Amino acid sequence: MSVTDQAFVTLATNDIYCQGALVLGQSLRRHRLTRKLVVLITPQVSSLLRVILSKVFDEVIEVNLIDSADYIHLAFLKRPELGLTLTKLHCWTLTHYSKCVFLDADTLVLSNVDELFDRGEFSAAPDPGWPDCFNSGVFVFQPSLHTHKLLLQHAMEHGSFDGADQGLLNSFFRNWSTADIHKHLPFIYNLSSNTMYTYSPAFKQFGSSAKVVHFLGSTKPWNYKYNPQSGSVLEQGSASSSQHQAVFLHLWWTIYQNNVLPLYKSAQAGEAHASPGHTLCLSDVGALCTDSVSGGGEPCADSTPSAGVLCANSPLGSNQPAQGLPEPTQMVDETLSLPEGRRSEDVDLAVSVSQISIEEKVKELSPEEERRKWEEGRIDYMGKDAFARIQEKLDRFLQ
Ligand SMILES: O=c1ccn([C@@H]2O[C@H](COP(=O)(O)OP(=O)(O)O[C@H]3O[C@H](CO)[C@@H](O)[C@H](O)[C@H]3O)[C@@H](O)[C@H]2O)c(=O)[nH]1
Ligand SMILES: [Mn+2]
Repeated sequence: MSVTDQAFVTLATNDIYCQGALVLGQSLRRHRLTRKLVVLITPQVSSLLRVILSKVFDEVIEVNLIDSADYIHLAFLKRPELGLTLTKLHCWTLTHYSKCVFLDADTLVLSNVDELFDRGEFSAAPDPGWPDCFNSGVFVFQPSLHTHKLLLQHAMEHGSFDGADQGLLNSFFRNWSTADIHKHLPFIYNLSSNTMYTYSPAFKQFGSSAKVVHFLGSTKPWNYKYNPQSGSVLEQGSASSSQHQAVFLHLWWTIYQNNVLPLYKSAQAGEAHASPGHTLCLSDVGALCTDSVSGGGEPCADSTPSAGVLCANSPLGSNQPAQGLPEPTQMVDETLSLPEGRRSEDVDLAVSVSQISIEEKVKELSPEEERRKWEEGRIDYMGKDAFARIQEKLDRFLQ
């Protein structure tokens, strides 16, 4: 049964978070999707990512705070730190849906969660850090311009006690923890992947019924690297994962490899026929390597990974080729990387036999590009265009 006036909604304000949104969207599609899929984006999202998102999501909706109604504009100018927060609140403007479930772009759905639509506004699961507050990574809401306006007014008048949407939503829906137990979603609908170990017997007892995992916190799945051959997630810098978290990270990366990477390939090849949810099959790295080695188009002479590829599969931390196999000389990383033309615009997506990594590109804009961004209203309030930075520049100039 398909319900067209209800939707799962997520948000991605840049190409990096788009990677999370894509994995989330594909994870929802894996479990008998009966609702629409919507992603809210902001102007920063590149055109390539928009094309790719449109293959997974039924609707890719750009929200632009600056162009919105006056009351948003005002709130935004007075309280630039509320920028991202206000973006999430845009989900209340999706009034062509009667009810929606919002999911952060860093969540992953493990099974069908249609029963969430039986709940009313405002339903959410407790925050693991302060269970009298809800976590705003998964919530059920009812789009309404009236509610949206009240939320923005609330933001303007009271700000947010954590400077972000979770604080704001908790003070707006402040009787959540006491008024109606039906609005308390069970923790399995928003299982924080990195904090559950504080009560490990509970995780042992209930963890297997988890339905939505949330990679809450500063280290996201896309901050790790992945070895597609061994299926291991490589730790990055100080990031380390425990055993349970590793299972979810592995799942995230498997979906990324099998259901997201192929979309890049087809988008780059201009294969516009892919309908939402349709994924082209490029799940084996062998195909990736063949394609880039041959320049594309040529079928793989041997679709099973060559000895060289198998060598690249050696366990992490070991650079030794596997016993009895030749040195992986012909299979060095650069031959297997996605060709230049297959790179996303604002993310550095490096795909090789032994490693997939997603990194943010640090782009230096030319002064003309900077000016155009300003004129288009794409102002980096939190970063280099923040008032404090501008003040610094003025001070330097005046000295
Ligand atoms: O640069 C960004 C940052 C965030 N988001 C979106 O906003 C969500 C929330 O940000 P996230 O980095 O996931 O925050 P959390 O680590 O989950 O931290 C908590 O705190 C946030 C701020 O209150 C809440 O939004 C989260 O739901 C809550 O779990 C993301 O999932 C995205 O959908 C972007 O699109 N771009
Ligand atoms: Mn989150």
